[in-house]
Amino acid sequence: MSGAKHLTLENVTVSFNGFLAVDNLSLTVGEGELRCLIGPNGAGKTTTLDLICGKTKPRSGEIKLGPVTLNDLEEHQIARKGIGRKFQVPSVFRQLTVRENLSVAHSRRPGVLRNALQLRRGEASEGLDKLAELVGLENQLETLAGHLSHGHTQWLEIALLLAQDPKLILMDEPTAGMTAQETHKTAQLFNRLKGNRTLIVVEHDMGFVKEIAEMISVMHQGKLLAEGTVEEIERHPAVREAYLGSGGISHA
Ligand SMILES: Nc1ncnc2c1ncn2[C@@H]1O[C@H](COP(=O)(O)OP(=O)(O)OP(=O)(O)O)[C@@H](O)[C@H]1O
Repeated sequence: MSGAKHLTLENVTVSFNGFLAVDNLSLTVGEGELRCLIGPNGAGKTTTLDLICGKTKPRSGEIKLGPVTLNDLEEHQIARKGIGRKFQVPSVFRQLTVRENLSVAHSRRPGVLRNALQLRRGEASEGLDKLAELVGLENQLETLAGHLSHGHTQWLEIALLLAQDPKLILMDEPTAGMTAQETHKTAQLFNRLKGNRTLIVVEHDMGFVKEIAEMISVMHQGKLLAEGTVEEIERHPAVREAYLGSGGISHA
């Protein structure tokens, strides 16, 4: 379960040409927590991730990682503070093998020079093997990334992020385009990651959310509409109303 406050958004507002995409949003995520962020189309979920990683700057309010205020930091500075983001478009090197991709990502992690002095080659490679096993790609280490299926490419992408050892990971619709079986395996992976990292996952697939969620935050029209467990969210009257017209929360 969650520990100390890790990420805090306090009264954060963003407007695009006068339109409030995020409207006075306050959100707290504990260390080691896996938080699902759901909401109907246009609710402001992706913009919220953009705010946390510094891609978009708030008009007002404060965003903090632990005690550190992120508002005035550039995107690369925020990344260096330990916030990693997985985008929907894969950024793997298609012409390299899975092992080579992992090795490149590993060499980019902060403090790598120090690590290189402490770790012998064999130990680093053992780390890569463990990472591949964690995401279920242990039998594909020598496969070219360009030859992987969509689902496997997404898992490699997650592994590349993990190789950089972020404290907080942001994922936007990680199961988009996956088969039901791949989605289920991704849920198992996320359940393994719980507790070791803080994760914020934006998802529309409620089946997936139910498999991984501890606490869910629901956004609607830029605001935080509700927070609670799966059961609490599903029977919440305001949430049910927000999803009317989009076929209900199960079709989010
Ligand atoms: N750069 C931008 N300029 C203008 N409007 C924007 C911009 N980015 C987002 N918006 C608008 O802000 C609102 C919130 O968008 P956002 O992408 O954060 O929603 P979302 O909850 O992630 O939606 P979806 O589930 O459809 O991806 C939308 O109405 C969107 O059109």
